[in-house]
Amino acid sequence: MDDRLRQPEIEVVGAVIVRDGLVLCAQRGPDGSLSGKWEFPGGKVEHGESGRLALEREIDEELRCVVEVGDEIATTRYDDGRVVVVLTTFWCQIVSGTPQLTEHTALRWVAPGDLGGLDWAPADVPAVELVATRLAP
Ligand SMILES: Nc1nc2c([nH]c(=O)n2[C@H]2C[C@H](O)[C@@H](COP(=O)(O)OP(=O)(O)OP(=O)(O)O)O2)c(=O)[nH]1
Repeated sequence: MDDRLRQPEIEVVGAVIVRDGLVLCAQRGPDGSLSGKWEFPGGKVEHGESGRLALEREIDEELRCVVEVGDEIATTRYDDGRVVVVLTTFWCQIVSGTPQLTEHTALRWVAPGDLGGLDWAPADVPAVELVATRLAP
């Protein structure tokens, strides 16, 4: 396809933080895009940054925690008609700190079987299904 016709892409990383079998889910704040939708904490990868480093930085900024970033879960693409969200998710573990609310409206630890009950950002739906399947007992 002609590059000029292609939708701009944003590269986003999301942390799937698991503790005691529960997954940390974050609800986007009232301002900005996708307000009220649920997402994995994380954010946009900056120019020249690796996905893993971006995730460590975003989690530090957003949740005031240090995470160890493990294996990649998936990279999925979602075209919202304006941009293509390229979302890469990673298994993560908190190594220090307790998640704090800074930008989000709510944080919730959710059982794998209940993940599908949240109103997720559309780009996250394939990753949510994968996580629920992989963590199913
Ligand atoms: N952090 C995060 N962002 C996600 C997910 N799914 C998804 O579509 N996004 C989108 C929302 C945002 O447009 C973008 C992440 O941007 P960000 O968190 O760094 O910054 P932001 O809220 O200021 O973004 P924006 O309002 O300018 O779009 O990716 C997800 O699971 N986690």
